[in-house]
Amino acid sequence: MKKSGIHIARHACLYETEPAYVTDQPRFLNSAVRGVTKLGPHELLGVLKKIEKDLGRTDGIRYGPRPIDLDILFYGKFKISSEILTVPHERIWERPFVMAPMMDLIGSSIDSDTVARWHDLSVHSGGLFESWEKLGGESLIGKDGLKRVLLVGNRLWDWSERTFVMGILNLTPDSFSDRGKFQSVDAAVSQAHFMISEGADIIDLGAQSTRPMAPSVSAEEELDRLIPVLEAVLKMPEAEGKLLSVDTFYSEVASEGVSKGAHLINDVSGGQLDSKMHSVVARLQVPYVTMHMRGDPSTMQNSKNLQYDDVCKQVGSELYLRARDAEIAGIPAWRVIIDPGIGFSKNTEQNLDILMGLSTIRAEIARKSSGLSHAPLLIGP
Ligand SMILES: Nc1ncnc2c1ncn2[C@@H]1O[C@H](COP(=O)(O)OP(=O)(O)OP(=O)(O)O)[C@@H](O)[C@H]1O
Ligand SMILES: Nc1nc2c(c(=O)[nH]1)N=C(CO)CN2
Repeated sequence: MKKSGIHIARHACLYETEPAYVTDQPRFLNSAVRGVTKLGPHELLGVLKKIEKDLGRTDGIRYGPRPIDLDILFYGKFKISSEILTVPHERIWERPFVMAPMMDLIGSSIDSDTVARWHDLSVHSGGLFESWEKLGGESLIGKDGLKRVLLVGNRLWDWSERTFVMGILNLTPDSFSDRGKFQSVDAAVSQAHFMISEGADIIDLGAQSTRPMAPSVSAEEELDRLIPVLEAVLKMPEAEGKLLSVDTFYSEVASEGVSKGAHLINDVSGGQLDSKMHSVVARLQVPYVTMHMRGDPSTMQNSKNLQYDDVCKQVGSELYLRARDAEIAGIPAWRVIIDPGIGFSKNTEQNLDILMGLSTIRAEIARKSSGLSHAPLLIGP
């Protein structure tokens, strides 16, 4: 898209949807993006048609299977009606698979003239909110016809099915939870066996302790600790179908970890400790856990970083900014997992407030982006 002069600024979630119109065909993946372009509307249509063609779209049956279908839903504040282009797209209102991602792109409050205009252009007097509610709204999500999914490797993961468990495997000599017991590859592998037998869905490999005041470790040293264990765990037959994440704030470790087979990156710094992290993860095209922390592990518990007026609201708005930075660097919202960071820049009372206030955190994010507010949430000590 960028090469064609279309700069994507916002992404919706990714939806696996039941086929509409022609029902006897495989499921679709649907999403929506919001972007900026200097292309006029008809030029944009031409560019989208070319991208469709380059991705293998050929003339097939109307509403039948296709590798890609790019439609223009809105174009700024304009209403367009020509022989080859109608904007807003005529069938937005009848399609849950369009309305659901559309709603992700706008916040729960109308915060710009353009979005106000989109509401005005809706066929319902109550704007897009009413159109979405008329179709069924949020109650449609998670049912068979419309599921939010995360693309991991070549699998579609419906994280809303149940709670998934992440087992933490610390490969550090100075971890305070397991005191460096798993530094040898054999010991780490047997702990991974144990965690899987106990029901872990994700194994998180961390080669740097992030406890308060832990001495920092270089990317090289992290890689020396991580890679042999990562390779060994990936070879375990029981690890088949499980996800392996790498806990790091170094882009170099993220890049090497994914090239060796890790499925996702877990970054406690939310991209704040390595300026290349977001762009590297964007290129790797893997899910990215962005966590809330202020400062770094050596400063996160100082009194300034523990200062909150309303911890849930502030964690929500600061986490939104981290996810937003990631999105601007090219990590789409549909690959972001959010983590409020229990124990990171929080005291005991604040940790408890967060545990009780997860819906406030999501609501705070939703004020800016419904898409990001629906991201899967990772939580743990
Ligand atoms: N807003 C729009 N976005 C994309 N195409 C549009 C739009 N309005 C009109 N068209 C016209 O519709 C024609 C058919 O589009 P397309 O091949 O995407 O159809 P479809 O995928 O079968 O159906 P739909 O677009 O309803 O999902 C395009 O060649 C284009 O000229
Ligand atoms: N679920 C779903 N069904 C469809 C879709 C689509 O994008 N998603 N597109 C169609 C042709 O435009 C026909 N049917």
